[in-house]
Formats: sequence, C-alpha cells, structure tokens
Amino acid sequence: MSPCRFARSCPFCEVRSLLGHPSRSLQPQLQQIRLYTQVQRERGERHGTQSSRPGSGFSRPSRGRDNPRPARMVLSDTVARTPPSDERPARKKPDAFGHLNRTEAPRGLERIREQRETRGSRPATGRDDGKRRSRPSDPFHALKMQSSLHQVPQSNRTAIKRKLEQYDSFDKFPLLEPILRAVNDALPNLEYRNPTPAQAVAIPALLGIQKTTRTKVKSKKSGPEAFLLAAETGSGKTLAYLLPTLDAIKQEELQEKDEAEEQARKDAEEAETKAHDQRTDMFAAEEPDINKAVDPARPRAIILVPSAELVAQVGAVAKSLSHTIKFRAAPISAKMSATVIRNQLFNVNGVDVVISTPPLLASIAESNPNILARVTHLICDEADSLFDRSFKPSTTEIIDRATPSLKKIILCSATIPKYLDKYLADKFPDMHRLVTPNLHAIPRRVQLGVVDVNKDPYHGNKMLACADTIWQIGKASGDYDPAEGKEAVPTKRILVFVNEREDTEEVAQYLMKKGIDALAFHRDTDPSRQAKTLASFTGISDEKIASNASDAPKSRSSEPPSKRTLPNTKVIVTTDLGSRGIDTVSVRHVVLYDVPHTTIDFIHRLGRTGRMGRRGRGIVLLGPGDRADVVREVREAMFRGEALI
Ligand SMILES: Nc1ncnc2c1ncn2[C@@H]1O[C@H](COP(=O)(O)OP(=O)(O)OP(=O)(O)O)[C@@H](O)[C@H]1O
Repeated sequence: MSPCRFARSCPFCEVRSLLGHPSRSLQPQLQQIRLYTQVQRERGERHGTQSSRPGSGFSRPSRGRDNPRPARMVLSDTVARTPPSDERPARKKPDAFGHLNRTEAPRGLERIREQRETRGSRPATGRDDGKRRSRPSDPFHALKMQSSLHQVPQSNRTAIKRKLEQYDSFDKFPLLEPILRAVNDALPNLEYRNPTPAQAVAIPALLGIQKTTRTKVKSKKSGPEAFLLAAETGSGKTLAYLLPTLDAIKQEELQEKDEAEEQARKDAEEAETKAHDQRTDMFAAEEPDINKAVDPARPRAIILVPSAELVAQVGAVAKSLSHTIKFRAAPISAKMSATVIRNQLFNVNGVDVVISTPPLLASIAESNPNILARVTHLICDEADSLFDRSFKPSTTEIIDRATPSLKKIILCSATIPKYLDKYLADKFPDMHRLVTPNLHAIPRRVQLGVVDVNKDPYHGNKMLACADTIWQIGKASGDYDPAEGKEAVPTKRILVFVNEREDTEEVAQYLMKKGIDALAFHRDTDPSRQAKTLASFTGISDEKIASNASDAPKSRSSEPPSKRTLPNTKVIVTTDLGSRGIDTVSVRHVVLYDVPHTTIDFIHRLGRTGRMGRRGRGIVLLGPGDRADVVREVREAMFRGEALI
C-alpha cells in the first residue's frame, strides 16, 4: 500500500491501520464500526434503498419514520453531472466592500446605462470628451451643433417613392409633341433617357395633373401658384422646370393664336356687314398689325441663377431645346458687353425666355419696367443662393415687379436650409412642395476618403498632401464606369475646393510648381481662360477638350515649369462659386482641401461628382484643427445613404 499524502490525518488510513494492526485498546471501537456498518446494510435492504454505488460499502440512509436520524456524512451521487445551462449559480451575498478593486463592470450596470441613454438622460459622468461614439439611433452628434438643413420626414420620402414608379418614360407626361421630341436634343449621346426622380416629381405637378403636398396653412392671399422643387444635385432639375414651362408658353401661344384667328374672323364679318360705310374701312386700314407672339424685350418666362457660368449653362440647354420647340431664349450676364445684352433682349423677333442673374435683371428692370410686364413663369434656380443675403434684395425686387402678371413661381434647389424654409413658409404659405426621396443625401456611389495631413509624410503640410493626392489620382489607371459601360475618360478632371477665395490662387500656384495643370477659378479669373477650362469640365465635346489640351500649364503660370509634369490631369481650384449648379459631368474626383463649414457645402461640393448615375470619389484633407468628428459623421451617413442634417 502506498503511503497516503495526508499521512496520519487521513481517517481512512487510520481505520485501515487499525484493522491491520489491531491492538487491544482499539478493539471495542473497531467492533463498534463493524456493527454500525452491518446494521445500516440490513436497514437498507429492508426499505429497498440500496446504495447507489453497489459495492461501495456505503449506503444511503432512509429518511423514513424508522430512521429519523440523518446520516452524518453522505456523498453526492450527482457530482459528475454538469448543471443545466439555465441553472443559475448561487448568488453571492452582497459584501459591503465588494464593489472595490473591480476590474470589470458588473453585468447589470451596463444594462442600466443602456436604458438611461435610450431615455435620453445624460451619461453617468455628465462629461463628453468628444471620443464617445454616437448611438445608431442618433447618428449626428457633431453635426447637431451646426444643423442647418430642413428635415423631410421619412414617411414623406417613402410615399413619394411609390408615386414615382408610374412615370418611367417621358411619353407618360401630357407634354406637347414638339416638347417630347426636343427631349432627345437636350440629352444627346445618352441611352438612358427616362425621367429622373426630380423630373417625375416636378413635371406632373407643374403641368397641374398631380396633387402635391401643400403647406398646411391655407392663406387668403391671391397671387401666383408657388412651387418648391427640392431634389439632389445632378438630378436633372433644369429639364424638370424647363419642359413644363415651355409647354405652358406654347399652350399660351396656341391659345392666343386661336383667339387672334377668332378675332380676325369676327372683324372680317363686321367689316362685311359694314362694307357700305367708307369711314369704317378707312379706320381698319389704319390699325397697326400687332403680332402678339413677337414682342421685343417682353419675355414670358424668366430664369434667375446665381452666376454667369450658370447663365451660360442653362442658356445652352434652352438653346438646344429651342431648335425643335421654336422659341427664343436670351441668356444675359454681366460678362457680356452692353451691345450683346441689348441685342439679345431687344431682338426684333422677340424673346420668350430670359436667363439672367438677379442683380443684372433688376438693374435693367429699373430702367425698362416693361421687361417684366408679361412674365407668367418665374424660376429661381439655386434658390438657397438667390435668397441669401447677397442676392435677396434683387431677387425679391424682380418677384415683386413681376407678380401682377405671374402665374407660376418655381424655386429649385438641392438643399433647403432652415432659413429658406422659414422664409418661404411666410412669403408663400400655399406653396406646393416637390421633394425627391433622396433629398439631402449624398449618393452611395460617391465614396469619401480621408487623408490625415498630420501624419507622415505630410506633417501638417496640406499643400503637399493635396499635390500628392492629385498625383496619386493622376497616375492611377481609369476605373470602369457602369453608367457609361466603359473605362472612365483617360483625362482626369479634378475639382479642389477651398473655403477662402484667396487660397484658390495660392493652392493653384503650388500645384503648378509640382507639375500639375491647375487653374484658380474665382470671380476675377480671366473670362476666356475660365470659359475654356470650365468647358472641358462640363462639356463632353471632344473638340473642346482637345483645344483645352493644347492649353498647357506653361501659359498659365509665371512660375518656371516643373521638370516632372503630371500628364492627362486637369485641376480647378475653386470656392463655393464652382460648387453651385455647374454640371461637371466629367469630374470623377473632388478634393475638399478645407473641411466645408456646413453640410450644405458638403452636399454641393461633393455633388459635382457622381452626377446622373456616375460614380465619384471625394477626398477630404484633414489638417490640424479640422473637425474630424464632422467628417466622420458625414462619411457614415453617406455609407448608410442617409440624409444629412
Ligand atoms: N432624364 C435624364 N436622363 C439622363 N440624363 C439626364 C436626364 N435629365 C438630365 N440629364 C443630365 O443630367 C445632368 C445634370 O442635370 P442638371 O444640371 O439639370 O442637374 P441639377 O439637378 O440641376 O444639378 P445641380 O443641383 O447640381 O444644379 C445634365 O448633364 C443633363 O444633361
């Protein structure tokens, strides 16, 4: 027998040793143990409670009346059985000092914290160090500080989505036949020509064939019917307001023609009955021949836009439609000479649609009030800009002057700031609101990357980070674009946005030093150079692009040309001026040199890429002092396809 490790203290060894070496003095005790074991066995047999472990030598005592005395030591027969999972371990008694020196939070505490946060109470500490991640139910923590956009309820967006499904082709709109034909002229080289959500929402409402969401307050004011078209960037708003407006102009013309014919027939009948009266005939001969359709400087529609570049862009769309629809469009801007403006407005053949910036048209209307006397449709494109501090006086002046003849006023914008919403609710309480389901959301096909300028190799040098980012884009091979069914254009066009106008020149000069073909685009840029560069960003005409290609950076910079130049890449460094409305279809990359001040700027700047189903990429340069939390929230919202606030 091997010696037990408990040696003398082990009770079994003690018993064995007693049995092995019986001594006289221990005989009575041994006899007692033997007797006790025997009695227990007999009792067990009598009550049918055999030991659970046969041969173990130990029996379970019965708890019956015959044996009220419990056994002193009983082994468990369930030691090997694992407890079922739902069996809870016994609770430890709370200890007065039990909460001290813990390294993990108790399970219950986590649950309580979650419940408190859902109820909206402050966190336990009452502090927020800026690193706390926001909860999924409240994704905009940093953006809440500068929340500037009007919120559209999700239920409204879902309801609109359902309505849009019925307009899957332009033929479904009750537009005049020449207008339907002209759509093809306005959208050349495009296989996909179905109405966009903005067009499906706006065209039926502007034609008066579909009910719209009106502001709840019903005013007693009489005046023009007001519409607000709010749709995301690059969603075809220009055609959405132009097609119904031109349709109304043509309908009016047809009506006037019918009325004129009717009048002429009546006059002829009258003249016949009074043929004997020589004097009547004489007066008739003296009456001047008035053609109402030809009315110089008295347009039927006015389109207001915030910049000369947009005047040219919208003017080009209107001209492309005019060949088939037969109407006269006059785009005028301060960049044109006085003679050109006069020729456009006072054309002997008349004018139907004038496209202008508000300050220019307001100044013309001051000296020629009649110019607004016949206007039935007034459109304010980029309405949030036209009602901001700089344009508001001239915009409202034009609206006031045109109101007597106005039938419809249409305001368009990709962003509805809170101040505009409030102003419109006061000024046009009965306004129809035409909103697309994805308003204020940056499409998922636009990705947003972040370059941390504080890290290696830039060490806080934003200009270097910008140049390096552009070089990387320029050198990368073209991506496959599913919208075009081919590789993206080999010449890459990149827009760089800065917050301050002064920075445009500085950044452009630096990029040129680094061998990048860059141009600063602001109000004072040389117009001819500006127009050429912009044409290559907006137009798709190969000739235009080729002519721009010959515009080497050598002609743009006074700096000595860099030995190392980046081929096939063009860059425009601009401010908000370049972010409003300009249809930069061929732009795949937008660099946000500065973090935009508001979500409105984020939407417009990133809206220059990924237009009309194309893919795009935005890159934010995050420098010292920039709001990383704001960028993170915008990025997360873009990933989820959610509207910004
Ligand atoms: N139904 C359509 N199908 C295909 N392309 C279209 C359609 N309608 C418009 N487009 C094209 O989409 C591009 C963007 O149009 P537009 O400039 O009107 O957008 P927008 O909504 O005014 O943008 P922003 O808000 O940036 O001013 C244009 O190049 C236009 O030719």
